[in-house]
Amino acid sequence: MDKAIKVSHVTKKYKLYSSTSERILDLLTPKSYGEDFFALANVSFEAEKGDIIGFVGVNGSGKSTLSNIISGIVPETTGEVEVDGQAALIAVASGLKNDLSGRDNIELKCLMLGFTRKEIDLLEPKIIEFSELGKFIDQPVKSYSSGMKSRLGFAISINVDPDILIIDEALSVGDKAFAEKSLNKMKEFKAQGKTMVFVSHSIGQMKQFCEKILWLDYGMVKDFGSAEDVLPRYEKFVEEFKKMSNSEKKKFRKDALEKQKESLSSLSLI
Ligand SMILES: Nc1ncnc2c1ncn2[C@@H]1O[C@H](COP(=O)(O)OP(=O)(O)OP(=O)(O)O)[C@@H](O)[C@H]1O
Repeated sequence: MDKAIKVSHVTKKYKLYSSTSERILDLLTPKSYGEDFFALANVSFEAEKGDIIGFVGVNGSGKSTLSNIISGIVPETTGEVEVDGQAALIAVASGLKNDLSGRDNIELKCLMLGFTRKEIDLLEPKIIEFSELGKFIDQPVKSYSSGMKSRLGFAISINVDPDILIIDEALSVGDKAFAEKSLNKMKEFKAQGKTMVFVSHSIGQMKQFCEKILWLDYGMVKDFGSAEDVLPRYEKFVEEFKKMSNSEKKKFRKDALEKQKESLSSLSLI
């Protein structure tokens, strides 16, 4: 494939239930219960090899859902996702098994990625050193703070040398020194011409890193283009959004959901 990532008309539908009994009835009876909710609605974009793309959007706009789909952690409901090579996701809650120790998580992840025992023996010390977890590496992950989980996730993902690196808010929970070290590692990654997707609420980090920006709004693509063009528009929107009264926000939401409906019906999904 000539592109690094190709996302075509991707939709992710969740069901929202008002109670546990509604959820159980939906599972056990032929009648459908609950309300359909589209976290992503007809999302399309392409990343060239070597692109550094930032995903922006207010809370709940679908950034993590899209990152998880691209990483293969969550399946899309409809549409198509093509990824050229191995994508690794770094997110605070991504893929770590809570009952296993940090060391066992490293081994499991490497085995799942197809590394041999010999390769794992070489990689493991590097990952442990990068994580700075010291003796905690042999403690179960459920005893880790979110910063420690993020450090372990970061250390694994960056050291297994993936073709595409997806970083979802992982830099926001660690301490400053670790964030700096991670940013430097990402710069190395960038210098090698690899593809990166970066999700962050920090516009400063986006400016520092990303060449292109995908702006999501209510699960739809609001804008996609150069960071130079899109970030100022997004920044302006965030300022305006913050100033909106509750009724203005309600109207904004209603209009967005109306647009979502149009887009979904154009795909004959509703
Ligand atoms: N498993 C799930 N079941 C139901 N709804 C979900 C599920 N996962 C995510 N959602 C919903 O999908 C929408 C998009 O969530 P997502 O986490 O992708 O947004 P986000 O842009 O990453 O938000 P944030 O900036 O707050 O991290 C949200 O409304 C969220 O509540």
